[in-house]
Amino acid sequence: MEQDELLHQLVDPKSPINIESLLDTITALVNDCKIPVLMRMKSVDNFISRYERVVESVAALRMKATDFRQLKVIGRGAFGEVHLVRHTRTNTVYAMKMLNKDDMVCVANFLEICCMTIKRADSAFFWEERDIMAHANSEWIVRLQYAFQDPRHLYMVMEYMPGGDLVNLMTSYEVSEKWTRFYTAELVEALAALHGMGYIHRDVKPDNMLISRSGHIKLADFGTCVKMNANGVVRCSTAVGTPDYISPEVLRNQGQDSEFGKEVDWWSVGVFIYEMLVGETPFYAEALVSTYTNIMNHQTSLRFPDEPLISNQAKDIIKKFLSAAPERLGKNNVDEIRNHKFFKNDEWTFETLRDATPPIIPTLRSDDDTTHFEEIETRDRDNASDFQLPKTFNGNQLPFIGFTYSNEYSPVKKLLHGASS
Ligand SMILES: CN(C)[C@H]1CCc2nc(NC(=O)c3cccc([C@H]4CCCN4C(=O)Nc4cccc(C#N)c4)c3)sc2C1
Repeated sequence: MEQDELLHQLVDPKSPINIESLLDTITALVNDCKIPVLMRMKSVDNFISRYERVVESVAALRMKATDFRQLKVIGRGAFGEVHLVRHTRTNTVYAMKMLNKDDMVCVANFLEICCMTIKRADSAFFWEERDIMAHANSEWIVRLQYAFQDPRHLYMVMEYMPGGDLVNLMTSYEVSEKWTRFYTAELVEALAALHGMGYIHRDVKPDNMLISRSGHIKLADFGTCVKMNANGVVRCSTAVGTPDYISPEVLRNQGQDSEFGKEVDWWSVGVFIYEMLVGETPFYAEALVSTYTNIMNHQTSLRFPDEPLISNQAKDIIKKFLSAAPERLGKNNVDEIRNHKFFKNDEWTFETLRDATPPIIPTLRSDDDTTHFEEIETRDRDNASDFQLPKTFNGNQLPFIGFTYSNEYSPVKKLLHGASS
């Protein structure tokens, strides 16, 4: 019996000793020990001479960056880029996010040197993103097809969202209340799904809402997500999120340990509705510090311009989202949002939303059409030169063990599954 139990743990994607994690482990150990100064030790030298070739042959059999043809850079963030790629074996197009391991390790080391305790959430943001996209199984959340790594990068192979993000849509069209009602309803359902998984997003903004080929939207970019504790709150000091969308309670407690819940995401929905209807964010100011001041004094700083005309129900829901946390709309449950009169219309309900016809259905010439993405200049940042071997064992590869994931049965799992069934 124990033997069967062990086999199940080896093939279960959620088990810490699943096959992918074990292969990550031996690979990480060899890469972290393959340093001249360490190999002067007999035990290290023997270990490397026994396992170096094994790890090379395993790497040749596992998923790697060269299995994908790079087509175009479609996004860039602090620690990496997103490329449109085509999987050569299946000819399928994906969005592949590449994160630089050096950036993550040096941020972690830097924070440690400053004696700032590194909470898991700060230095391992990529785990939340990977886990959410891998296990969400929700039509509101971009799906992770594969995750893999090499000594320098983490790779997340995700479904391609050819409609681009809602920032691009807002700059290309005059958005009506009808459209705003539809996209806000979809955002509410996406956040309800994410909160239902126990996560708070903390950086809800139009850049993170992507349009699929059907025209419906999905949440993407979960780097700022954090898991709620048993009472649905998060204790976290680093204020994350983009200034314009950040809630007062996260702003107020910046630095000290503060507690806040999922209602911080509902605040950002209020900012989103305002921006779609007015064309700019409600607390925008030239200087960042003035934006913060406007957010802290939102009771008085929130203003509606005479143009464009905004309906009373739109003003009402915006005010109810842009209010102090204890009385914010959505604080008690999502239904108090769904029942707001702003969403009243004769075309869809929250139950039939997924079957409704979206305002814009992307016109695509091909499966790799990127017309809905801004041009991004390629940055040849990754030349081999700036990659120097560490001087001693830093365990630089250890934080990434277990990141590798496949959404389908890999041959290894199929083999083991056959044996254990
Ligand atoms: C606290 N600190 C240490 C951490 C806080 C959280 C965090 N997040 C980072 N994130 C990044 O470094 C990063 C890299 C590439 C793209 C993107 C997004 C921003 C631009 C587009 N994008 C994205 O994810 N696009 C995306 C995603 C899914 C599908 C499709 C498509 N089609 C496109 C983000 S670095 C970092 C540091």
